[in-house]
Amino acid sequence: MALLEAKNVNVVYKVKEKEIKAVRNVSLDVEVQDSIGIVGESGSGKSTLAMAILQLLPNKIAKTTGEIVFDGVDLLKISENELREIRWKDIAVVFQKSMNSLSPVHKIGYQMGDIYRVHEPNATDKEVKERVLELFRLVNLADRVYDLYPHELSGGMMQRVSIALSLIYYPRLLIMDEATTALDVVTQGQILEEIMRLEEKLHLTRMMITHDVSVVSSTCKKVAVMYAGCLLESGYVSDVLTNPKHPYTQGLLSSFPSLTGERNELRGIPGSLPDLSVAHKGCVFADRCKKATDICFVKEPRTVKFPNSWNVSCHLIGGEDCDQLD
Ligand SMILES: Nc1ncnc2c1ncn2[C@@H]1O[C@H](COP(=O)(O)OP(=O)(O)OP(=O)(O)O)[C@@H](O)[C@H]1O
Repeated sequence: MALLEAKNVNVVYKVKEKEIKAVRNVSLDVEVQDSIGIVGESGSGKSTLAMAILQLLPNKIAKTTGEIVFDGVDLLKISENELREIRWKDIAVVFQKSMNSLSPVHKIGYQMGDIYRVHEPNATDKEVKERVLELFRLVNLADRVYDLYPHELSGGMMQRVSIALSLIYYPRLLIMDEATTALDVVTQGQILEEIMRLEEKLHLTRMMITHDVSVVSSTCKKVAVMYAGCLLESGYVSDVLTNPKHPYTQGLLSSFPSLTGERNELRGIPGSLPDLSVAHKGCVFADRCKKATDICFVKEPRTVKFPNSWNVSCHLIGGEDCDQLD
């Protein structure tokens, strides 16, 4: 059984008179100990999907429908109290600037201890400190960080503290939303390597939200490609990023330096994301797709399933009316 199953998830933001369809009909399975990268350009709905999984979107501005089943429980059907039990303990998240939520006037160790006590109210001071230091070691932080204030940390140390905090209850699913994007490549590489080691040790399942395909290719087993709120292609990194089937994935990959070291010309994808508040017909990518044919503008593509959990939503791939693209 999958640890997380998203079925036909839709998220609509209500802004003034407009309805922005930020996530559209997304279905995705995440198995235990998977590491899955959610990639796509800015505004494609990656963070919204993560926030929907965590049920952190305020009801007033966003409506989520479909099913988000975590360990057999549909997160859209349970109470806020039940969700609070699951968040952090079972599903934790690290954002790009998670540290901003810490108080600037208290030392790191003290604040982490406080957070640990939320679910472990009976822990002694000694146990709490031991747990915090154990987490520091897991993410390669020196013990002295315990007595530092947030402003005394470098960017890399801050993100390590954020990751340590997210792991405080040893969650089963860790969502990293651009968690290392702002760091220099060396620090980013070190932290990602540590995360991969932790995964083995703690049997973590990781969902990694990023616009950086190379991060996914080097740290994830699976990948899901989003565009304008839709999931266009998903499967194993070794399939999807080596031999992409969807024209959007192909375009995304040719906008990045080669993952295998060959020197290829970099090409962007001309055009921009469609207006998500306007109803569209056909495939969301059709307007920018060099290979689009008539059907792409009038009919929404269905998801075509290939062996090895490889799913592609494109009329041109094994679709009813067209030939294979590749
Ligand atoms: N609070 C909000 N209110 C209204 N619209 C929003 C809100 N948050 C996001 N959106 C819209 O939803 C769409 C998806 O945004 P989202 O942040 O999920 O994309 P993303 O792929 O994570 O982008 P980025 O990489 O830039 O964070 C965008 O059109 C965005 O403008």
